[in-house]
Amino acid sequence: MAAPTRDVLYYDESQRTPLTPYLPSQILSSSSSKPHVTLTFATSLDSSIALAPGTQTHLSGPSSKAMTHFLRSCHSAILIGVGTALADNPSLNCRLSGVGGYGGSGLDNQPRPIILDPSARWGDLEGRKVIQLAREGKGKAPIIFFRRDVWEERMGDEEFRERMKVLEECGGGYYLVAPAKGEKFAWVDILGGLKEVGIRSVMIEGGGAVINELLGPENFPLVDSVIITIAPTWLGRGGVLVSPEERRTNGVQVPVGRLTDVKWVPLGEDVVCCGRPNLNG
Ligand SMILES: NC(=O)C1=CN([C@@H]2O[C@H](COP(=O)(O)OP(=O)(O)OC[C@H]3O[C@@H](n4cnc5c(N)ncnc54)[C@H](OP(=O)(O)O)[C@@H]3O)[C@@H](O)[C@H]2O)C=CC1
Ligand SMILES: Nc1nc(O)c(N)c(N[C@@H]2O[C@H](COP(=O)(O)O)[C@@H](O)[C@H]2O)n1
Repeated sequence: MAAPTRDVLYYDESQRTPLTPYLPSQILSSSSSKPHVTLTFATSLDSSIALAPGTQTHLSGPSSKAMTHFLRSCHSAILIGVGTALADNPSLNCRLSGVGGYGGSGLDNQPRPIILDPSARWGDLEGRKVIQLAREGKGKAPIIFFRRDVWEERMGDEEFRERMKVLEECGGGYYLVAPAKGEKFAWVDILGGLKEVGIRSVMIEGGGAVINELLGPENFPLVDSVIITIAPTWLGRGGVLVSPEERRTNGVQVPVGRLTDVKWVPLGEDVVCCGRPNLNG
């Protein structure tokens, strides 16, 4: 068993209960075509998740940060877009006391990082925190979702093959998606791919592009739970906004989406909003 390290986080048992209804069930139906999807992020009062594109902004206070790590421990994967991977160089592990690498054994309750990187923009993997942590036994190595045609072309390049070797040597891997030319990956294909690689539940953390896609009418029904940390701050104009495409019914603008079964949980100076997509709203 590894000794606890300085960056270890604690999240009280009593604070876990209110979140339980929104978490993936331990007994997941194997017939489901997709994993349980929790959409979770931290926002300012003006719906901004970062001060500016390409930069990281710490919005969650200590209690809600620990809550996010509790959520990480409850999911088999964490998914982000390559914009977040490039901006934040995130760790994407769970640093909660008792989890594998932080007082627990092996990689128990560590989620698998998933990066959507269709055009292989993430670059050299040496120096990426997720890779370092996987080597140190403090997190799982990532699975990267590439476009099949990009991957096939890039495999002709020595530097890219080296990158794939680094990924595989630390326990990571890749998954290839083949959308129509110029199209993004369809979320049903992303979630189907996750299921194929053995992921039973995924928490989708961001960033802006990913969140706005999932809040759109086509994808919202794929989301099972939404858990949002709201920090008592305004970031101002020019930030990365959570604001999905507008929606019209018979030419009339209508709300894009709404939550149901809503619970507001105060955590330190933040408040956490939990809910499920209201598909009739
Ligand atoms: N406060 C919070 O909780 C969080 C804040 N953030 C912040 O968000 C910002 C990053 O957001 P953003 O720049 O919008 O980037 P994203 O992390 O949303 O990544 C966007 C990129 O991911 C790829 N991608 C997204 N959706 C798809 C899809 N359906 N199919 C294929 N590829 C897809 C695309 O890559 P390509 O362009 O190569 O096609 C796209 O440009 C950062 O500032 C970060 O700090 C991030 C997470 C949480
Ligand atoms: N919950 C939450 N609160 C914030 O204030 C944030 N900025 C984020 N960002 C997300 O967490 C990732 C960083 O995680 P590590 O601490 O490096 O493991 C970042 O990439 C975003 O996905 N989340």
